[in-house]
Amino acid sequence: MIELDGVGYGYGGRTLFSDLSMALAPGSFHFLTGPSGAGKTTLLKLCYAELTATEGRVTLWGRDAAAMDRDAVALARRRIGVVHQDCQFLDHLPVSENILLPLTVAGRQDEGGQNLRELLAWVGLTAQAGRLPPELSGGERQRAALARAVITSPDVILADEPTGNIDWEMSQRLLTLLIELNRMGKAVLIATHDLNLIRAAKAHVAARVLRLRDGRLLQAGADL
Ligand SMILES: Nc1ncnc2c1ncn2[C@@H]1O[C@H](COP(=O)(O)OP(=O)(O)OP(=O)(O)O)[C@@H](O)[C@H]1O
Repeated sequence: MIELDGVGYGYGGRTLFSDLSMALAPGSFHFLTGPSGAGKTTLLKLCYAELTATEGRVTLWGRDAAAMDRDAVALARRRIGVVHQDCQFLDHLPVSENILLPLTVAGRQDEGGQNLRELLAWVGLTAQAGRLPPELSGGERQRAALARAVITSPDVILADEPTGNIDWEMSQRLLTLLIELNRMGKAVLIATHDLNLIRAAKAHVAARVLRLRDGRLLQAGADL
C-alpha cells in the first residue's frame, strides 16, 4: 500500500537520511524507533505525502506520490489515519465533533451516529464526548486522536509517539487498541522511543521493528 524505495530527505540542504526502503503491506505491524531527531516524524510525513522525498520514490497504492496532484493525494490520505505527536484539536468544538471532522472533510456523514457511538465506546470516551478538548487528560486526548484517525476506516494507521506523555497503564490500553485495529486487517506503523512498549507488543503481535539511526534504516535485532 505504501512503499518507500531508496528514499532520502533533508531539510535546508542537510541530508537527514538516504536510501531508505520499506513497505507497509495490508495487515503488517511495524514499530519505528531511533534517537530523538533521527527523522521518525519526517519518515511518517513522507508516508502520507505531507513531504516529498528529495531522493528515491514513495509509492501510495501503486502511484508515485511525487507525481500525484492535490486531489489524488487527498484521496490517498483518506486511506491513511494519522495520530500526530502533538494531537491537536479544534478547542472550541466538542470531542465528538473533533472526531467526526475527517468524515466531514471527506464529504461523508455518520448516518445515525452509529460509527461515532461505537468508536467512542471502543476508546472509552463515551462520557467525555460532549467535553471540549482542553478538558481532557493526556491519555484521553491520545484516545480521542486515535478515534479521529480511524473514523474514516483507513487501511493504514500511522501513529507518532502515541504514548509520549501518558502513563504505562494508558500506554498499554492504547497499544491494545492499535493491536485490535491490526487484527481487523489494517497496517499499523508506530513511531516510538519506548522500547518497553515494543517488547510488550511483541508478546501479542508479529511486529517488525525498524530502527532509524545515523541516516540509515535497519531491522532491529532479536533483543527487541
Ligand atoms: N520543518 C523543519 N525544518 C528544518 N528542520 C526540521 C524540520 N522538521 C524537523 N527538522 C529537523 O529534522 C530532524 C529530524 O526531525 P524529526 O522530527 O523527523 O525527528 P524524530 O526522530 O521524529 O524526533 P523525535 O523523536 O524527537 O520526535 C531534527 O533535527 C529536526 O530538528
